[in-house]
Amino acid sequence: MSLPAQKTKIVATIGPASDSPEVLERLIAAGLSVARLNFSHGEFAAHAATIARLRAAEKVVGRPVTIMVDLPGPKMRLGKIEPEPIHLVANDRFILTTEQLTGNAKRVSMTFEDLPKVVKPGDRLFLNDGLVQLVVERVKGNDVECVVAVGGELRSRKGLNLPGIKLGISAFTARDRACLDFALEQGVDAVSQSFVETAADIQMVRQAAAARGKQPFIIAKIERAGALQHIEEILDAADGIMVARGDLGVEVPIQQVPLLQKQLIALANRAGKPVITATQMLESMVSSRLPTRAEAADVANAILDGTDCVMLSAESAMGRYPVESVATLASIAAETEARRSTRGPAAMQAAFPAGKVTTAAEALASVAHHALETVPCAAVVVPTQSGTTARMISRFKPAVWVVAASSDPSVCRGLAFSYGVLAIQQPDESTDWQRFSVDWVRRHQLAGPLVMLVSGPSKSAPRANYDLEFISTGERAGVEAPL
Ligand SMILES: Nc1ncnc2c1ncn2[C@@H]1O[C@H](COP(=O)(O)OP(=O)(O)OP(=O)(O)O)[C@@H](O)[C@H]1O
Ligand SMILES: CC(=O)C(=O)O
Ligand SMILES: [K+]
Ligand SMILES: [Mg+2]
Repeated sequence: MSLPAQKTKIVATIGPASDSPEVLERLIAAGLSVARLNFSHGEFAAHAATIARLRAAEKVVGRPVTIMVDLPGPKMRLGKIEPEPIHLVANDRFILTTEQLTGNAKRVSMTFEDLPKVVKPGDRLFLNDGLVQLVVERVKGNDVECVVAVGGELRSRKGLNLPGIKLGISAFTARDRACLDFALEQGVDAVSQSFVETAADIQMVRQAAAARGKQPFIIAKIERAGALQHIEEILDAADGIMVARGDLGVEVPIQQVPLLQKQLIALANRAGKPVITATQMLESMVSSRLPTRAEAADVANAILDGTDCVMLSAESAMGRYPVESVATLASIAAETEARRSTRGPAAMQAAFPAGKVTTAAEALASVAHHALETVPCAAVVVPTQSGTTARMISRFKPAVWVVAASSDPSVCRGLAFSYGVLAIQQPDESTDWQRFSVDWVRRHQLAGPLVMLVSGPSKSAPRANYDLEFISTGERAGVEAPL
């Protein structure tokens, strides 16, 4: 399979519209890097079948796909509604109850037992990402009686937000633990934790996985106001973050979301951790073959901000055009990348004036980045144990591929989230890296007289120097020739 035309990584939620072998293969061929399984929906058995089909599809297409399970977190959801959808009309009465029942247009159950205890008359409740709004009139036993403030359509399992109300529960719930156990048994590569508020929420996920002997790549979903206060510690604890604009746009005023997105991307870039921009990127493509101009601009702007990944939700999970949606992201990304500044995202330019690096990996990445501006390299090859050096280079969004070679398959799977990084599983001790670099560039027929090899200490050579070499890609490797 040839190299993708875009370096931005594409994450797509797999659901009823996309879980057949045929569609999965087409998604991968169109540029999918990470398949997201939302464990807030669907049965374990169905997810297990999807995972098996994804593993088969990546082999058929010949491109790896990282599988990320999105844990439900403490998101409050409506129970079952039948028949659905129901339509709520402004000023109507509507009851949320903690009793188990099949919901209708008057009364629907809620997954959060304590709801009647934490709300009071006058509180505003947001349903379905804020599309429907209720105001609490009175609490009576298990029932929260409301008046519809903003009407609209509701379906089973839609979310409920109570911005600013303390729920007294941690992000990693008992249900999340069960989902995590199942996901790890299935051998998934990554998990995303919803409604993270502090670093401790991520540490709980990491410890629970470690207790099972697993080290998944862990993404912290930033979708709650409290997370913004603890963003530095969350970035430190997590392997990457997601700007989860769906809930974020209800939990904080929606007009703050665009600049928060830019700030979160800049902070993640600076920390050398990948960032996913998510939700409604191509929302109109749920039912339309083409995106709106505003959506095309949103995708391009997220890329210019410095996002590593763009994500599809309903577009690929339940929309009419899942493959077209991935192809649309891919083509907007390829076009935007070709014209972006070679100096990297603006926030990175400002963050790293000369001499501000603090670690050896950062220093090496900074030198690599500056060298790429003047030296015509076909690619950058980085033998890497943990993936850190590759991620440090990736955050400058270089114009050429960063080939990260690691002996650890889980490190390779984690690098699927990083912009412009292609991970290859390769043993360190037995590899001649100069030869490997030249072979890789030739095999992919990439233009450029040189390939950059960036190396540092490794398990087999713990005392090796940090090093940056330029290797000729010409037939007469090692012989001085004009560039
Ligand atoms: N595995 C699945 N089975 C059935 N429907 C699904 C599945 N995954 C997603 N969907 C449908 O696609 C919609 C969009 O997916 P998405 O992952 O954005 O869910 P969400 O509930 O809106 O958000 P989140 O849980 O991320 O806050 C869901 O609301 C659901 O209707
Ligand atoms: C993806 C997600 O959870 C959100 O946007 O809220
Ligand atoms: K979820
Ligand atoms: Mg969410």
